[in-house]
Amino acid sequence: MPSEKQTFSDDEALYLHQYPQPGKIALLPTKPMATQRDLALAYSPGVAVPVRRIAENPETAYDYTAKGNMVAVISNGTAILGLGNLGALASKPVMEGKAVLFKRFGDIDSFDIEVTTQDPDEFITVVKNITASFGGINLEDIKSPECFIIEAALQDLADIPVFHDDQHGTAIIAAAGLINALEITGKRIEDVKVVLCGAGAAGLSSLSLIKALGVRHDNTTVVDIHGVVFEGRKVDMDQWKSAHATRTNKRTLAEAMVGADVFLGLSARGVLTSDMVATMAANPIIFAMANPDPEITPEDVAKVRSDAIVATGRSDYPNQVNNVLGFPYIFRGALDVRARRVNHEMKLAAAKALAMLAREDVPDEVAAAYQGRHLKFGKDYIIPSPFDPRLLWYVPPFVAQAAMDTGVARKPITDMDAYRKSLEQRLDPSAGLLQNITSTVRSRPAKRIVFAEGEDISVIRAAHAFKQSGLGIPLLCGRENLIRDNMRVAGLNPDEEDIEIINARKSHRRDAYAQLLYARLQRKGYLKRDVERLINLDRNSFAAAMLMSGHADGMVTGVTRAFDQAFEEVMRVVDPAPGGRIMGMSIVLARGKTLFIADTTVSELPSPEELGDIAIEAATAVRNMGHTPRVAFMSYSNFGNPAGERSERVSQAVRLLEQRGVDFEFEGEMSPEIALDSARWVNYPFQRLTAPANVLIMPAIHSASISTNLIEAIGGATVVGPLLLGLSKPVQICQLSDSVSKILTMATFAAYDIRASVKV
Ligand SMILES: NC(=O)C1=CN([C@@H]2O[C@H](COP(=O)(O)OP(=O)(O)OC[C@H]3O[C@@H](n4cnc5c(N)ncnc54)[C@H](OP(=O)(O)O)[C@@H]3O)[C@@H](O)[C@H]2O)C=CC1
Ligand SMILES: CC(=O)C(=O)O
Ligand SMILES: [Mg+2]
Repeated sequence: MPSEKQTFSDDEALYLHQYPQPGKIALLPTKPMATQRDLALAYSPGVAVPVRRIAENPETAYDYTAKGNMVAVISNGTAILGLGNLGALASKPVMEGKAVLFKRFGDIDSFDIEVTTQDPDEFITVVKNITASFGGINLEDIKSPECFIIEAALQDLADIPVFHDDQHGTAIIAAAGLINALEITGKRIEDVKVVLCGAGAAGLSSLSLIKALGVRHDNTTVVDIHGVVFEGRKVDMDQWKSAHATRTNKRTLAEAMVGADVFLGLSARGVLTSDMVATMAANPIIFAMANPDPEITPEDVAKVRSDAIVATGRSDYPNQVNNVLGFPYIFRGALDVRARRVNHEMKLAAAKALAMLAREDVPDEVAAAYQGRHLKFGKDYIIPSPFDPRLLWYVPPFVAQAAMDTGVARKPITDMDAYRKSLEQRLDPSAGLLQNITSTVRSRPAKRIVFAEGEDISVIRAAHAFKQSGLGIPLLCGRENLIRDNMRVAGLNPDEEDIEIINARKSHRRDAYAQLLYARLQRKGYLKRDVERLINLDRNSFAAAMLMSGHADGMVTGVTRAFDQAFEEVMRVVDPAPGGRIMGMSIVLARGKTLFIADTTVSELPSPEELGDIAIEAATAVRNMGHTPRVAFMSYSNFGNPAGERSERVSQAVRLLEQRGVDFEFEGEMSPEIALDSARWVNYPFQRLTAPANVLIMPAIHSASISTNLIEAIGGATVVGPLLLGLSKPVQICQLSDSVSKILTMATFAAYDIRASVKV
C-alpha cells in the first residue's frame, strides 16, 4: 500500500524502472575499444601483461583493474527493506539502487549480485569465491540471524571489507543521530532508557553500537514480534537476541515504552502508536526507521507530543536516518586506504563525523539541498541531508584515519589535505543542479503554476506530483468532467485531489481575458470574436491570459502540441521581458559536467549582436541557478583558423560583446573541444577563460539543436529543456509527449524562474 505522503503512483515507479531501458545501471567502459590496436592492448594479447603481473603479485590488481574502486552489493533477498523474504530476484531493484547510490554519492563503482540460496553456508561459499574481484563487499537485506553468521564467516575468510549495511550502516547513522539528539535534549547517554523495536539485523547492531557509546545495558529493552526480549524467554530466541535480553517484568511494547527516553524502530510499519508515545519521558527521541514506512509517522507523534525529536528512514520528512548517509562514505574511506576490514573504530569514526557535520554551519550552496527547511542544528536537523555534498569530503578522511590508526590500512594516506581535495574533485557537480532547483522552489513561497493542457493524463500526474512534492500550487486548465475522468485513469481519486480546475468556458474571467487579448491583437488582424474564440477554445491563450492577469505565476504547456505551435500561441499573449532575449537554453548533465547550450529553439541565424544578447540572457540565467557562467562562442574554427564567413560572424559577436562591458567571462570563436578541454589551451595562451566553458553559445539554431539532440540520442547524458527565456512571465514549453518527470521538471523551472529579468 503506498503511504499517504507518496508523491508518485505505482505506474510511475514501474515506468522509471522500465524505460528508456530496463533497470537502473549499465556499464561504462573507461578505455576505448575503437581500433584494432585498442583491442590488442586492452584484450588479447596486451591483457596478458597485467595478468602475469597480478599472478606474480596480487596487490597489483589494484593498479591494473577496477578492483580498488569496485564494491559488490550482495543479497539473497531474505529481508528486503521491511517487505520481508521475497527472494533473491525480487531484491534486484533494491540492489541496483544501492549500486547507483554508491556511484552517485561515493563515486564508487558497484555491481549488484543476487544469490539464490537461503542456506547460509552455500551463500558464504558463493561470496567467498568472488571476493577477489572487488575492493569491498556490501551485504544487503539478508535476514537475521543468518546475516550475523554470514558476515562473521566472510569477514574471517576475506581480506577486504565485508560490511552488512543493514547492520552497521544503520547503526552508524542511528548512533550519529542519537549523539546529536541527546545533545539537543540535554540527556546523558548513560542515563537514557532505550527501547529497541525489531530485534533483527539493523536493530541489534544499532543497539550494540549505542551501547559502545555509553548506553547502559540495564537501561535498554528489546522488543520483537513476540514482545519484550527478557532474560529467560524461551520463544524464538538465539544468541544474538539473548545477548541483549534484560531482566524485566515488562512483556509488551506498550509497557516498555512507559517512561522511555529513546525509541529505536527497526521493525515494521505502524508498530508504534500515539498512545504509546504519550507515555514516554519528557523530550522523547523517536527514530522510526522501518522502510518504506516508519513505525509511526511524525504527524502521529505530533498529535500527542510537541517535545519529541522525530527521525524516520524517509526522505520526505526532516531527519532522515537512513544508511544512504553511511555506506558510500564508509566504503570510500575504506577503499582509499585499501582497508582489510571495516572495524569498530572506523564505524565510530564515521558516526562521530556525521554527528559533527550536522553541527557545522550550513553554507549557502549547501542550504539549497535541504528542501527549504531550517538549517540550524536543532530538533529538525540532527543529521546531515543525504544530498549534502560535504559528506563526500568530510566523512571518508575520518574513516580512513581510523583504519590507519588501527592497522587495517594496506595503503596509508600520507597527505590528508591532499586526500580531502581529491575527494572534492570526485563530486559530480552536475548531480546537485536539479536537486538544488527543486529544493529552492520548495523553500520559497508557493507559486501558482497553470498547466494549460490540464486534460492530459501525464499533465494531471505531473500536477499531482508538483503539489504532493511541495513545489507549489498547480492549476489545471480544461473541462472538469474530462479531468476528473482522467484523474481516475491516472489512479488518482478526483474527490481527494485538492487541485483547482479552471474551465475556460465557464470562467467568470473570460470577458476580461478576451479584452486583454483584443487590446493586443486588434491591430494584428483579429476581430473581437476571434479573440473570444481563442479564449474559449485555445488553452494556451487562456492560460497565458491568466498569467498576464496575475492569476497564475507561471505556465507549462507543450505536451500535446508541437513546440512551434505552442510557442506561437503563448507569444500572442505574453510580452517579451524589457531588454530580454527570447530564446531556448538546454542543460546537459553528463559525466560530471553541466553544460548550458543556447539558443536551442528560437533564432534561426542570430546576427553577431543577437549572439551577444543570447550570451547575456544565458549567462544571467546560469547565474540565477547558482553557477558561475563561462561563455564560449561556438564555431567550427578556433580564433580565425580556418577563416570563413560563418566563423567571422561569431568572432564579430565576441568583439561586440567586449564593447558591452559584461560581468562574466567569455571567449571565442572556438570549437567545443577547445572550449571544454583546458589541456588544449597551450596553443592559445591569450585566451581568457579561467576554466573550461560551461555556457556554449551556438552560431545558429540548427547547430544548437542538432548538437543537443545528438548528445541526448547517444545516451549517458540528461538533457533538460529547452528552457524558454526572455519572456516577461515564466513560461516553459515541454516537448510533445514528454514524460511525467520531464513535465514536472519544466513546471519546477517555471516556478524557479531563471529568466535574466529576475536577477536572484
Ligand atoms: N533506516 C534505515 O537506514 C534502515 C532501515 N531498516 C529497516 O528496518 C527494518 C528491519 O530490517 P532488518 O533488520 O534488515 O530485517 P530483519 O528481518 O533482520 O529484522 C526485522 C526484525 O523486526 C522484527 N519485527 C517485524 N515485525 C515486527 C513487529 N510488528 N514488532 C516487532 N518486531 C517486528 C522481526 O521479527 P521476526 O523475525 O520475528 O519477524 C525481526 O526481528 C526494515 O523495515 C528495514 O527497512 C533496515 C536497515 C536500514
Ligand atoms: C535502507 C535499507 O537498507 C533498508 O531499509 O533495508
Ligand atoms: Mg537494507
